[in-house]
Amino acid sequence: MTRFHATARSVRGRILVHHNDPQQHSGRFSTQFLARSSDGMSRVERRKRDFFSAFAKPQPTAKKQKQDIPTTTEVTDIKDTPDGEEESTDFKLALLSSLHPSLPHEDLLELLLAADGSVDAASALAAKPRSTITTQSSLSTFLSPSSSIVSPRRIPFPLPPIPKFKTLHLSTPSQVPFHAPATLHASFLPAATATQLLTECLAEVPAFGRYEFRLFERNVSSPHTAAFYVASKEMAARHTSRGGYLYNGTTLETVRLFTPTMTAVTPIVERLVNDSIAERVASVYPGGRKLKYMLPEGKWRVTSAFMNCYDGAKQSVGWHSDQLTYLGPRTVIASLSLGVEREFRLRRVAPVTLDPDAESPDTASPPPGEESTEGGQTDKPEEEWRWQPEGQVSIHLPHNSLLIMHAECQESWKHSVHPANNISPHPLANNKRINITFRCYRDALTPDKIPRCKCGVACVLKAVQRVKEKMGRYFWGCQVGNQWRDDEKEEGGCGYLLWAKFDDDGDPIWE
Ligand SMILES: O=C(O)CCC(=O)C(=O)O
Ligand SMILES: [Fe+2]
Repeated sequence: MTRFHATARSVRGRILVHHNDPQQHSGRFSTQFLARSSDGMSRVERRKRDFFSAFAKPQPTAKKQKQDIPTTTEVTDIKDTPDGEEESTDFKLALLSSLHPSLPHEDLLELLLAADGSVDAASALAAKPRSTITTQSSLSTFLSPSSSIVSPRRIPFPLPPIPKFKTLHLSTPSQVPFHAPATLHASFLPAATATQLLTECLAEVPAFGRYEFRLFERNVSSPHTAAFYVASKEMAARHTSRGGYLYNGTTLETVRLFTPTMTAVTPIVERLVNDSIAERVASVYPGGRKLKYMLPEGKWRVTSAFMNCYDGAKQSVGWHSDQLTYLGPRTVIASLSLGVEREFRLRRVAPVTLDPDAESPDTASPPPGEESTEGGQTDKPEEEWRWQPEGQVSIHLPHNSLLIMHAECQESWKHSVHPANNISPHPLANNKRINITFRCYRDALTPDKIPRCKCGVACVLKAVQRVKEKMGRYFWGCQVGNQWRDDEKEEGGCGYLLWAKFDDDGDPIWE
């Protein structure tokens, strides 16, 4: 098998799955909570009033005491301020918990998120009888596709946190953007085209190799196989004549040209991705503007792809973000799944800014006329960032589905393909899942332009994900330490680090 040095770092994360007790909720709830009593208050409103009076400190005057009993409007208003939102959420959770004592805290938080912070709506959802609860929790057990709460709701930006230790299983495409910076498009290709593409891809698999790299002073090979593809002869020429594409410090050995059906579907992928980006810019990102460093609208083109094969339930890929070296910042990646359905997991690993002016992963471009060329140069104090350990989203990816990882994905989140306990064989692929990640490499980031470290090797481009004071910044770093090595020589690498700068469209500014 070919050795295939590449990007995946299988850092093992602790993966905890929350199991619901199916007996716990069945048929025990009614929709009485919203019914009004003789004092004109719903059960939720009365419970709110009782809560606030229980917590209210004794006040010196009757007038002051009256002011301390908030009305429903005041409670809703609290959520507009970042500080207030935390208090308000705790309060709302306590309130929900008192109304639904047998529901786990995490489920209530999920419902509150799904109901856009409305206690009434969350309570009504919790009261719905749920007959099809499985061993893992999923919003779909609470929400019917026709739910009036989900469809008109605006996708929050940035996304609210996923409760720690929680795995939120999503299988309905419409749920995905509410919990991860991604969109899922089911039945993406005409069925016959998907079959043809899968057939071609399966014939490619014997040429695949494992990712081999060095991690924590040990050689590691990936638990699945892959190959690198380029869409054109021009891209192939860049590989042979301009220094070549590197992963983990080593030139990729296996570079293949797109198969005929990969080429045929490329315009379909491009159209959907550009449409999906345009829709996201208009309806999700602040001010209806693209995020800083994103490509100008309509410019996303397929230049290359990685094709991955997961042969059997246990093959997987560990938690990682894709290296940005040739993609640049704020890249969008379109990931097509064929064959066996597997779970794709996403977990936020970077803080979210609370400061609308911070140049953060989740910050929009400045309004026209106020652009800066000082890409990622703002060192923001720690307190302006929200960080908390978060749970994960698990997206079930069926045959012929396209998952678009949007512009926040690589900077702020990590992804993985989780080993499965069992799989349903696919009629054509048997136990295999084929995945093609279509990518848009930037012309301004060809192999010959990438800065070299003191070892003389082209660097890797990464986003700062952990150091709060440096959030929003990118750096070129030495990747020699990640090279697989057969000999016992000392750990390599020169520790080279160069801060990267980009213009507002994400093209590099070299100094
Ligand atoms: O197989 C997948 O869905 C993900 C593959 C992936 O993360 C990658 O190629 O970088
Ligand atoms: Fe990846």
